[in-house]
Amino acid sequence: MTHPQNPARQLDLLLPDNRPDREVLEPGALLLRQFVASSAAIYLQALHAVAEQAPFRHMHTPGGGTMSAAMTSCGALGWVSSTQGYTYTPVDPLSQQPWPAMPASLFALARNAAQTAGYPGFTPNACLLNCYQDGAHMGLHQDRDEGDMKQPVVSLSLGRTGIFMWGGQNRRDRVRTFALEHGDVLVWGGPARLHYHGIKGLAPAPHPITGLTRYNITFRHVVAPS
Ligand SMILES: O=C(O)CCC(=O)C(=O)O
Ligand SMILES: [Fe+2]
Repeated sequence: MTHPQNPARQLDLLLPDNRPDREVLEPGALLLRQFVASSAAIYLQALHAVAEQAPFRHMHTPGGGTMSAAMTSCGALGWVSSTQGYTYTPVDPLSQQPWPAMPASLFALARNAAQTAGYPGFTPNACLLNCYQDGAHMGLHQDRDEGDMKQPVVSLSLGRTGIFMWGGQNRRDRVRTFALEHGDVLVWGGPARLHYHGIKGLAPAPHPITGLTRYNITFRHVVAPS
């Protein structure tokens, strides 16, 4: 089955669009193409509401650099990178206030996507919002700061297309790249939970709604560090 025609996508690729709606990357990892398609505006609105309270910022890294993607969070716990390392905190270090609550629309979407991918009962309490502009990327990494690997990671892409890298259990394993487009949701858990992944960069074409910006909203269940 093909998904609904998306003019931006057609222009992007200049190819007939015959990629599957659902693609198993490997056991535990499922790409749900155009999963939110028509409701994407709701999630963009939720994202902007969060960013009004907790603005996107470029965080420092333990290695002394700065992340090229700007980030913020909502939910009980937010992911924070600093020269001290990576951690989840209940308080936004910028404002010293709790992170904004996770909008119900986002929680429901994440739970629904997880269930669709075979992970019923997903209870995300940490939602990381990534904002990519020209030149931004995210190096190959594992999501392993959550303290509990039993629940999956759910990741929604909005706006400009990102070039996603999907590797294996080990950093040196073969890496595949593919496009993550507006409305796509990627879910990985179980045997794929600790697989390496990242964002190589952005596709050249602007998106009709977000222009040259790509957003990504990533949901996780975190067991707070004691
Ligand atoms: O932007 C993406 O699609 C990936 C984000 C990611 O891997 C992360 O936030 O840990
Ligand atoms: Fe990640």
